[in-house]
Amino acid sequence: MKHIYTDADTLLTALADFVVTKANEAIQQQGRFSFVLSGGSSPKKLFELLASDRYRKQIDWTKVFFFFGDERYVPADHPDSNFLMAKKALFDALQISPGQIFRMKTELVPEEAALDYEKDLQGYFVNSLVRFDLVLLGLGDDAHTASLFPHTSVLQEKDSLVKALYIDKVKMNRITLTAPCINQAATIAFLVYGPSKAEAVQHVLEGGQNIQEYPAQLIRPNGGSLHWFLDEAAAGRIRK
Ligand SMILES: O=C(O)[C@H](O)[C@@H](O)[C@H](O)[C@H](O)COP(=O)(O)O
Repeated sequence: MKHIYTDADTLLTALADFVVTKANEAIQQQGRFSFVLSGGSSPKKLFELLASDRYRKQIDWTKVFFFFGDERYVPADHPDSNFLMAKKALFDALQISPGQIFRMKTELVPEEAALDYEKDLQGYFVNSLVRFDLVLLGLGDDAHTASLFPHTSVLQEKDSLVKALYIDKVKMNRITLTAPCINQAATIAFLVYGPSKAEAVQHVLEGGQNIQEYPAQLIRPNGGSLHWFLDEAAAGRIRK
């Protein structure tokens, strides 16, 4: 389902309302809400909005558990860290307790960090299906999502939930949820805005199937729902 808005601010408000709805549904039904955060720059304003006076009282944040779709293999206090961005924009403002945050531990060697995270997921879901309530994803202008980059081995992954790999394009190791893990989610929401993303959005949503070139095409929920939250600039090349 596509949700298209005139500008980024309207889009972010609509997505914040969507997060509130999903969080309160999950908390009412199961007493907690598992929320996977995307990285990069796009979600920062969303996190700040959720932590604002307008939204902070709309969710019982003590019942929200935070995960990451991917992480750059840098220390947790490095400016490129997705965890650090979320900590500054969301966790600190809402005084989220550390026990509610599942960080990808980049102090471990990459492969161990991936295995450690997979254990964390299986512990949270008590060894049943790892089925996040909401996964937030971004989209690169090369149509990658999380750290599922074009022409990388992780695109073929069928079994693992989390993988570590060196991404030549960005010259760094990344830890990422795999497509099978993401696709088990109850709800998946892409947040994409700005004209630089328009071509990638068109390829992913309307181009021929080419997962190696456009990895975000891998994201197809198994029984859950898929939502694209776009501004008109990012949606500029697709049929409305
Ligand atoms: O760690 C990351 O960089 C993200 O997880 C990545 O998948 C991001 O969502 C896209 O690259 C879009 O990034 P921007 O929002 O910065 O354009």
